[in-house]
Amino acid sequence: MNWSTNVWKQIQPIYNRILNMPFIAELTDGTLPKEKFKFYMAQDSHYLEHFGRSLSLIASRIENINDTLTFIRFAEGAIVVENALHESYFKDFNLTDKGSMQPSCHHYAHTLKSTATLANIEVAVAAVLPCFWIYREVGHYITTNLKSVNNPYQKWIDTYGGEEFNTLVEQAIKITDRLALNCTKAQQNLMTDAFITSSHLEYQFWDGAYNLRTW
Ligand SMILES: Cc1ncc(CO)c(N)n1
Repeated sequence: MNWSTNVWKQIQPIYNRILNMPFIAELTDGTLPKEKFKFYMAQDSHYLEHFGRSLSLIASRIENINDTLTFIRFAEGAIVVENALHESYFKDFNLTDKGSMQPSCHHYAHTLKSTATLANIEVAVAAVLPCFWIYREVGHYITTNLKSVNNPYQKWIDTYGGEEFNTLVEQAIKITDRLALNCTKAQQNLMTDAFITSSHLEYQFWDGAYNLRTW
């Protein structure tokens, strides 16, 4: 079994907890209070900046030059494409000041940045993989279970449930599996730990937004 299939199995309890969060149920039926989505968007805007920097750190460190190019594109996607989504929501919801980073976002953003800088490259890549993979799965899940036609969060749903994002995710999984194949069991275990930690932090990110958690 390849590394990714195995690790995805391992995070099933976390993934199922995510699917059962009120944030996801209310995003799906469009009833998520605007205030919570605004908090989420503002935090996510901070997050994407750090995520983009983490991806470009990985781009510069990864050995294979084609992988460098792929990670440069990922970084660009995080900063340019996803921020466009945020900006349009900022406009729709009259959000002018995104404020400072709050605990869940701060924890996740800085974990990614320190891992991207200091960990072995395969561990750094494994740490960013849940950001892609969990969002794709959640995007698909919401698309499949969509109830309302006039969902105010439709743009968000289309971004992560769509084919373009899916292509990026497939690339990220493929690169991670190739790196896993070429490292020791001990390194693979560190990759798994990093993937699990980021999966927890994805849960915490939504939980922090739903509860409007501040310092
Ligand atoms: C917290 C978080 N994780 C992953 C993504 C998808 O890149 C996002 N926008 N926000």
